[in-house]
Amino acid sequence: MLDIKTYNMIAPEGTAEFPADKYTINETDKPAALLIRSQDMHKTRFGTSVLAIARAGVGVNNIPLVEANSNGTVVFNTPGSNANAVKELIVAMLILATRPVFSSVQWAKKLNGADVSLQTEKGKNHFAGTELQGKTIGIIGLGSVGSRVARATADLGMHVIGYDPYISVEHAWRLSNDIPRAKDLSELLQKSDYVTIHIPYTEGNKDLISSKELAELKDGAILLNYSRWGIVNENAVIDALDSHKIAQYLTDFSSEKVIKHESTIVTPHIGGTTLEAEINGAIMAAQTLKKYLETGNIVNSVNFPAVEMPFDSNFRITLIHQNVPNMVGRITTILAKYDINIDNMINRSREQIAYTMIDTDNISEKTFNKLKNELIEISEVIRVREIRKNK
Ligand SMILES: NC(=O)C1=CN([C@@H]2O[C@H](COP(=O)(O)OP(=O)(O)OC[C@H]3O[C@@H](n4cnc5c(N)ncnc54)[C@H](O)[C@@H]3O)[C@@H](O)[C@H]2O)C=CC1
Ligand SMILES: O=C(O)C(=O)COP(=O)(O)O
Repeated sequence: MLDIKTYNMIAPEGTAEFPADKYTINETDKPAALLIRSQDMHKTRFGTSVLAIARAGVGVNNIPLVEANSNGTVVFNTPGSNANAVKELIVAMLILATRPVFSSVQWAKKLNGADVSLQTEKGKNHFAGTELQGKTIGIIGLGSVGSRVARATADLGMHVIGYDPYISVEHAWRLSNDIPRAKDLSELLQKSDYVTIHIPYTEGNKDLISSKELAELKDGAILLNYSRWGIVNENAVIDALDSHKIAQYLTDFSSEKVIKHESTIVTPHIGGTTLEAEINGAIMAAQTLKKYLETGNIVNSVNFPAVEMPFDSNFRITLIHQNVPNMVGRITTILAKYDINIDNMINRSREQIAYTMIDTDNISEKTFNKLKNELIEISEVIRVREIRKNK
């Protein structure tokens, strides 16, 4: 039995992917894997029993990847699972930034009497808004969310300009040829009435939008951050609002200062919080974990290489090791000592980490344990695992 520990609200459709004859959920203190959302794993220790962590969602800045690597823990996310949910919220927030929906509703709620309809007709002049059509929106990051926001806002009649120097081939294909790309961030900032950010939080993206970048925006521009706290420098954005350099800041990431400011609209990190996105993410994360636990194959990992090999033999040995020369030679030399005949083998690497899978015929538990002890003695080997077919 393998135990899966969950954190946060994981849709039951996800945990239902783990059959009860092979898995338990939240039953031991030595789980084989974790299924999480935004749980801060920098503060939540995970032990060496944890073979994998699946993040139902996209951002993985809540997971210590260096520690995961040295522990031999594969970290997965679920690309695109909640992108439509974020896109729809962005459309809503753009409209809320432009039309006085909240204030007009609050005003109308207070009306009394038989002539409320007359009162609304008289009062509506106080609630004139502006339109999105014809305005320019700059989209920083053209991945799963950004590319969808580009399409949706172009459909609203906005002029769209994008910036993503690291765009993947897959996302570039999804993006319409009509969407012009800024040559650099400055060009995007200078041309946009609205700027929306859809990039991961990384060391390199910390404070990407700070005083210098805010100064480049058009006067009265509107900034949206549905990516992460820390990508926009909070003090700089408050200064830009106070000086009326920018008109509004809309964000999913709060602090008291930001919430209390009169020119902000703060949502409580609900970008990916729809029934559909939660189910998508939980199922995708669970399926990815199951695949890894049952076959060793790796898809959608953020710290390990993608590795897939059909599991046609009876026994599979997986090794996580440092990416240094001659590891395969050293590993196969030890296997040869045990007279193990290799049916199939794959070795892939990503930065400092490498992963090797070796398929062979059944090996007894006793022989495998001896073999494992010898393999783990190679100082660069981090983890050795056995997978028996259909177990
Ligand atoms: N508010 C919420 O609930 C949610 C927030 N997010 C946040 O949004 C981020 C983006 O999500 P996805 O689009 O699904 O991820 P994605 O990985 O599909 O796309 C991110 C894009 O950002 C680009 N990028 C990275 N650094 C950049 C930079 N400095 N300038 C311009 N482009 C840059 C990458 O090349 C990539 O194309 C996530 O990492 C997460 O932090 C995602 C989903 C829900
Ligand atoms: O997918 C992401 O990056 C998100 O920010 C969504 O976070 P959540 O799963 O709603 O806690």
